[in-house]
Amino acid sequence: MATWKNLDTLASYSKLAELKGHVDIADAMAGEKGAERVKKYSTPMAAGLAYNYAAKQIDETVLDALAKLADEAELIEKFQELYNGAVINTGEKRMVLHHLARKQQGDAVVVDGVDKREFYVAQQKKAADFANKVHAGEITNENGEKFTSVVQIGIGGSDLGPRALYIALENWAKANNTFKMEAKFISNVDPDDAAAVLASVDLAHSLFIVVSKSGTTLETLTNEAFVKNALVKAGLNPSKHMLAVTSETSPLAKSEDYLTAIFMDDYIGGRYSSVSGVGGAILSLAFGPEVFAQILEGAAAEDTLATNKNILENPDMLDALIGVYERNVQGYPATAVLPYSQALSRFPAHLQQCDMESNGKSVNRFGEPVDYVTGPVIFGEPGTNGQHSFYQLLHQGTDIVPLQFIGFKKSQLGVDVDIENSTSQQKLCANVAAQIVAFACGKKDENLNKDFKGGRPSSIIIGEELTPASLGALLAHFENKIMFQGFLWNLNSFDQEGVQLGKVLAKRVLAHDTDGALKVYSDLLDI
Ligand SMILES: O=P(O)(O)OC[C@H]1O[C@](O)(CO)[C@@H](O)[C@@H]1O
Repeated sequence: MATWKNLDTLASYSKLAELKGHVDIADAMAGEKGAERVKKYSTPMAAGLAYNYAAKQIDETVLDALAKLADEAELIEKFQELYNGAVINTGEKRMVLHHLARKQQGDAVVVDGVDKREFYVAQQKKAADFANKVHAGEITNENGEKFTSVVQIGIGGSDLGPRALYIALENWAKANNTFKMEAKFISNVDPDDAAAVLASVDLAHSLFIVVSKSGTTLETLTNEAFVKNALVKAGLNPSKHMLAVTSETSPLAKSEDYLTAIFMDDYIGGRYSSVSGVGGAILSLAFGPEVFAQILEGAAAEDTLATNKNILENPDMLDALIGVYERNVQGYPATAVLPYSQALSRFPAHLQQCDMESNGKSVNRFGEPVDYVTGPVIFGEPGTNGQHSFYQLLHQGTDIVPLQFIGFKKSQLGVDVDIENSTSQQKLCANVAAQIVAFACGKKDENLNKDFKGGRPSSIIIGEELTPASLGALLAHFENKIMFQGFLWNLNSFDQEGVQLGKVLAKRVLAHDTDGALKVYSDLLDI
């Protein structure tokens, strides 16, 4: 069994801390030295991706210290315990099994006589069979007409991941003739969200997937009622238009009001649930079950890489270690995720939840306060749009923000134009290459307003094209990075107690059980 210790009690961490400011990235990335680094500091990921970390503040000495930290913190042993079914989520006393939804990585995990891998596969098959029947016109509306669109009702992990993945593959599916149904999403309890989505679909030909693991989330239940109301008003029977994705123990599971129910369980956290029925139902309906299966294969292949003890052959663990070096030794407060791909426009939003809900903690996995900083603030936007927005601060602001670029050689649709001797895709890629070097090397100017100090670290994940498999690999890469960072910080990355207090107070406001500041705010907002 691995031992769980706070980061600052590890001897290898004290050694790493001595390496603050060890690499001057502006110097390291200049000239031929820089060219050699870019060729050298790259490691393959699954599905043809590669993680290039040449522009990070690393060299052989730092990498050696990171390898020792990985060993002392027993990162691989902890990952093995996780996928073999140990109770890693100490707060909620639960196992953490999202990896099993894509592949059997280790031992069979059996709970109450049920093999969990078999359970997840059976639920995926249920979602696939349902989707195939909808596509074949075997499940139709009451008039026997085919459904043409699908709307997911859910919030947080029941929205962000599936939405990001849908947007990521919409154009790819159209270009590859696997696009089956348009998908939309309702998440916010703001009535304008549901109203706008409902106004944009043809109700009579729409399916609605109510997604809530707990089956108790206020926003989702409210939006479900909103949709049911609209269906009834349109003379339609909600139970012929709705299905549920939930856990077997949730209130939704007991309802007869759905065409079908696809189940998940408490061992897959909401923010890790895109690979369960939470993502599986909508993505199978939108693109076909085969496309969803390719996402799972890409994720599984990345998970297998994440079991490698050698940090240079384990891109997920290496990314995590470099991130901890940047956060705890260099003292950087945030990380920007910058995909040079419009298809990944909602991927940073998904990672915000995945990372910050997992590692935004001040106590360790035993409930004791930690004396070091933990998860950074995560934010991001697709390039090149971000360049014309917040990059000013990234280049010349007083804080250094490490950057995670993502770029692909080919566009998904392949529709392009050649203007001034370059295509739009080439312009996109030229910009990401330019930004890496600009951030790292900077540019001297006597006018300090125009001076770029450089020394701003970045990595880039490069792929041929964003496909279902490379998207799955990308998803798993960040999930595994977050997991390894949680291990390093000795956190429980799999609960989210910090979201509870606001929910409790909101309930009190709605019940008019308020006093003090809460009462005055309630009055100001006319509640
Ligand atoms: O799927 P559910 O149970 O409706 O939960 C939705 C989201 O709410 C949270 O619990 C946070 O409020 C997330 O962790 C989760 O993804």
